[in-house]
Amino acid sequence: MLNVTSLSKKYGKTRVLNSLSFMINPGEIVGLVGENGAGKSTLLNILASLSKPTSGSLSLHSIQFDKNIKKVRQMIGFVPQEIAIWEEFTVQENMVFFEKLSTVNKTTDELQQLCMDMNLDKWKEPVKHLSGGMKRKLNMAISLIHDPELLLLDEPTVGIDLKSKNEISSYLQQLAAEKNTMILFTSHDMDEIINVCDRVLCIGEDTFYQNILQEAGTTPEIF
Ligand SMILES: Nc1ncnc2c1ncn2[C@@H]1O[C@H](COP(=O)(O)OP(=O)(O)OP(=O)(O)O)[C@@H](O)[C@H]1O
Repeated sequence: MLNVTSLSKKYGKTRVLNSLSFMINPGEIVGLVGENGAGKSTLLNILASLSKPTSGSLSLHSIQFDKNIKKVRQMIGFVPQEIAIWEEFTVQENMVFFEKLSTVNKTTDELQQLCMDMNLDKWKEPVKHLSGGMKRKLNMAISLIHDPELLLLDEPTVGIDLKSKNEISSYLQQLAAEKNTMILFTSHDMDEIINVCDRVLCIGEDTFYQNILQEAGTTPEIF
């Protein structure tokens, strides 16, 4: 379980996150929504342990982030908005490269299967020949190499076609159901949020998303 307690973040004198408390249970998919600048990426960066909160505490499966950050990092997969893969390498070379950097050993077949699970069948293709949606799928496959317990995704489906979007959504649901992975993802697509998520967290001042969700019969947790 991920436990977030009274989490706040300030940049200088500007408060971005104000005393957030929530938890995510194993197997749950949680959406994170809010207007531009509401603090979604800030929150994901803190959960990915790339940035520190100003105050508050975080634990993953009862391990406090500030007590054993190395152990916590091994349990987290993070897909940031920017795609971070080697353009000149093939899909296979990228997967093998990131497997070597990870803490687990996976066979080439297992790595290829991870890509196939997402319908990414361009194993021998250089990344520079892939479409934006395929690159996003590869970025996601890389984040799953070490079998993370908590998967954090910053707008994983932005700018990709409906078919790829649906494939990624189905894959996330399968991952949560079969591997009990905790998933937190941001999206501005409320249909996707409503269809995929078990729960939704709403942050920021604007009630726009909150109203859309409520009209669609989803009750978000508001911060
Ligand atoms: N390193 C930083 N230093 C100062 N201010 C920052 C920093 N990073 C983010 N901010 C500010 O914090 C606020 C929240 O930014 P953040 O990127 O977390 O929002 P977001 O909800 O992810 O937005 P978007 O939907 O546009 O991606 C913004 O006002 C932003 O300008």
